[in-house]
Amino acid sequence: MRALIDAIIAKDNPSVVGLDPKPALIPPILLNSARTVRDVAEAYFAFNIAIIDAVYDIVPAVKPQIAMYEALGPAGLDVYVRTNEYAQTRGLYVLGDIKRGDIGSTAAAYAAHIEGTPSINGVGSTDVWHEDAVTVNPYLGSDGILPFVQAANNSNKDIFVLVKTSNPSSNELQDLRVDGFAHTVATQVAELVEQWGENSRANKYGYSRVGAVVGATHPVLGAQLRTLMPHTFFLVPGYGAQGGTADDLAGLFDENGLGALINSSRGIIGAWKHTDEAETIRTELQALNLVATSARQAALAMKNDIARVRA
Ligand SMILES: O=c1ccn([C@@H]2O[C@H](COP(=O)(O)O)[C@@H](O)[C@H]2O)c(=O)[nH]1
Repeated sequence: MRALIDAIIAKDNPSVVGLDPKPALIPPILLNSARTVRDVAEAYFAFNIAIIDAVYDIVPAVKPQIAMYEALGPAGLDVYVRTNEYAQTRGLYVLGDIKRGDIGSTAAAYAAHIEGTPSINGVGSTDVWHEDAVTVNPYLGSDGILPFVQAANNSNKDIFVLVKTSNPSSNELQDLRVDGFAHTVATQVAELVEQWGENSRANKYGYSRVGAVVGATHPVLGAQLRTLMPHTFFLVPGYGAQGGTADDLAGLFDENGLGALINSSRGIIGAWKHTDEAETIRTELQALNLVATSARQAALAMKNDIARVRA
């Protein structure tokens, strides 16, 4: 987690821009001439580049949501990878929201996302995905997670395990009482996350390579999880479009104002839609400029909003 925390401190900003493109978030003029799925994917790429160029000097990280790219098939995945690569060249930490999890042998294959492709016949391992961290799903238990932990240790990268998600029905499973009512499923996973990270805390910040996803939409539980997980950095979705506010974030930071990275996707990349100029776009260049200036403004507003509640 050291690279992420260094970047947060350097930019004095614990927020991440979610790169979740979809047709409804792209100015129509950028899609007008698209005739193939690849054309749509290339429009996503141009949109992403405009946003990255607009925010790279004020935010530490981006979080591309792979689902948006997978929806376009191979052309979309190609754009996912090129977006990641471009963001890294701009000095951004790339957190791939891929939410993988499976039995151990399959999880080991998914872990190539951060460890690189397998070496075969002298063909060395290659970092094809250009991610500095990925999100993982703990539903299968330790054998689904440990291959990712090992891959993170081997490659000096990070993972974020779903602990308490931001969506309304997260309570159906995550709030169930277990262990003689001493725990909920979420707090049980929280304990496991601390254990999974035990061997990777030896950095100046004391946070391990194993982070947790904790939704901004559960502020009371979020503050309890901060206490339960002192060595675990939080990725916090749910701010903005899902209703989470800065006040909901206060309990998620540690006493140094670190410990949490707050995500906003639609709130930043869709900010252009809420401007007066959105109605008057005439050219692709105008559209990309409006996307860029609105995203930057929204990212700065988010930074200032969070600064109010950061210790
Ligand atoms: O609990 C979770 C885990 C992941 N997400 C993802 O974060 C973004 C949120 O987008 P917004 O537009 O800011 O609502 C999206 O990629 C989700 O898949 C989450 O929301 N909650």
